[in-house]
Amino acid sequence: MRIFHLSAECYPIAKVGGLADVVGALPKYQNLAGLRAAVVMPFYNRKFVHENEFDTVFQGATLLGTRRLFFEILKEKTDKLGFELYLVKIPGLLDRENVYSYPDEKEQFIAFQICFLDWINWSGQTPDLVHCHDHHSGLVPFMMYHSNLYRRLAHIPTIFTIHNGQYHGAFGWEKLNYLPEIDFYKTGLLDWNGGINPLASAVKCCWKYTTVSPSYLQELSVNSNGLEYLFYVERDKGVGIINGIDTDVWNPETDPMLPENFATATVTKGKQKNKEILCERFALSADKPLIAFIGRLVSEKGSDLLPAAIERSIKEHGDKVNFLILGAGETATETSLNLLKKLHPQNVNVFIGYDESLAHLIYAGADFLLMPSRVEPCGLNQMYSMRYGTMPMVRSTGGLKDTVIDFGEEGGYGIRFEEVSVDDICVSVTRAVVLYKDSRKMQTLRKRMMALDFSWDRSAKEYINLYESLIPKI
Ligand SMILES: Nc1ncnc2c1ncn2[C@@H]1O[C@H](COP(=O)(O)OP(=O)(O)O[C@H]2O[C@H](CO)[C@@H](O)[C@H](O)[C@H]2O)[C@@H](O)[C@H]1O
Repeated sequence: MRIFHLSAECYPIAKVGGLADVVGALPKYQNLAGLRAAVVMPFYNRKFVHENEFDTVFQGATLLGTRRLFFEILKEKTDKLGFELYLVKIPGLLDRENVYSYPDEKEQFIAFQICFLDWINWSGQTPDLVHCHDHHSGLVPFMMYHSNLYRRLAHIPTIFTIHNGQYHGAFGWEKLNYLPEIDFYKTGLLDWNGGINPLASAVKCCWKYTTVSPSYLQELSVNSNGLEYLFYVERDKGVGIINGIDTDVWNPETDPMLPENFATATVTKGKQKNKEILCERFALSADKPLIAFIGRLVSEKGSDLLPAAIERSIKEHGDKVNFLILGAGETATETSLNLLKKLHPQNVNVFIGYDESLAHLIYAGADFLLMPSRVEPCGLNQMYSMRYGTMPMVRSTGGLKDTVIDFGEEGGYGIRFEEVSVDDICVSVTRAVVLYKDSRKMQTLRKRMMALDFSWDRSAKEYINLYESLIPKI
């Protein structure tokens, strides 16, 4: 079965968030299960492309409105990532360093999708299925089924996976001429709320859409940034499949980014050593419970509540708890966190920025990982933290609800709270501080969470079953 995954991000080539982790792992596990799954993504001028060799497998020219674009499809020579990797390179448009936030971002991603379709169309390829991820590849189903240019591809099933339903990639009708010729009466399939909405169009046109957890599938029809009614109407097309984690990359026994590797049997000693190194780096005491946060500092993640919740927790518990934050995002939150660090240097430290190896060290060295998310389609951080024996403190939403059981319940191992509020965060901090004193119980719970299986094997199979249900049997 030949599958193309289309994505703006893929680990380790270019990562901004969890999308990269999933697209860098799922195809690998699908290939191990006997598929031929490849990843197609834009070319970014980054370390990976300079350190690896590529073949040019296709060269073409296409139109973006009246602009003629020359493009190349590059293939990584060795398939060393466990899947074939193809990069769409367009000089002047897709050859820059960053993944997002350029003023012509819409043009970049529309061109990416057109070049992919041109390539498979003109090179005569007929994949069994095309799997699109998030709005950056959301126009592919529409173009495959409704653009006269790609009629040859119109019978191929498409799946669209929603990693984040808050972002739609919408733009105005003035850019309609960027798309290859279509029948005018079909433009309603692109529309939502008076504009072209790639996420909405993908949900309307794909054969099936998936969400990255079953709970998130339910939540989209009550919270999806304006698409609630669409998700309600299209609910029969949706399937919730929880993400896995790449257990080769996220393995405390072998992780090269950890100063001290450890296994379940050595978790207490191993974590303590990592904690000491982490605390020394951030001038915090390793004797207190360390509560960490890793992620984008955006309202979706509830990070705007962190400054007030930390401030109040420090007042409530005096000197008995420490906090460490790694992330970047909204300026107001960054500023408040930096201020907090100045006010309480003994109890709080903050690293504003993106640092992959520091994230690994925090998963290994912290005692608790706080995720007060307003919206969490799946969440990978809680699974990474559990694999590293760090207890997640999560708000009951989306994938957090599907993966974390409160330690107060039978067989539980985490801390859960209901509301996105300073009050609820502070109550969970109190529970963490009290639990931390009971080192025996902490040890038992750490071992319990480390024994959980969040590997991709199960979820990769669920995707394969879904593919098989769509691909016509000959
Ligand atoms: N400053 C920083 N430095 C280093 N590493 C950092 C970092 N900020 C974030 N990360 C890393 O980025 C990843 C974030 O993954 P998430 O699943 O939490 O979030 P994201 O919201 O990006 O993904 C969306 O897609 C994923 C995948 O489907 C869903 O799990 C999720 O719910 C959805 O919002 C983790 O690997 C984390 O360690």
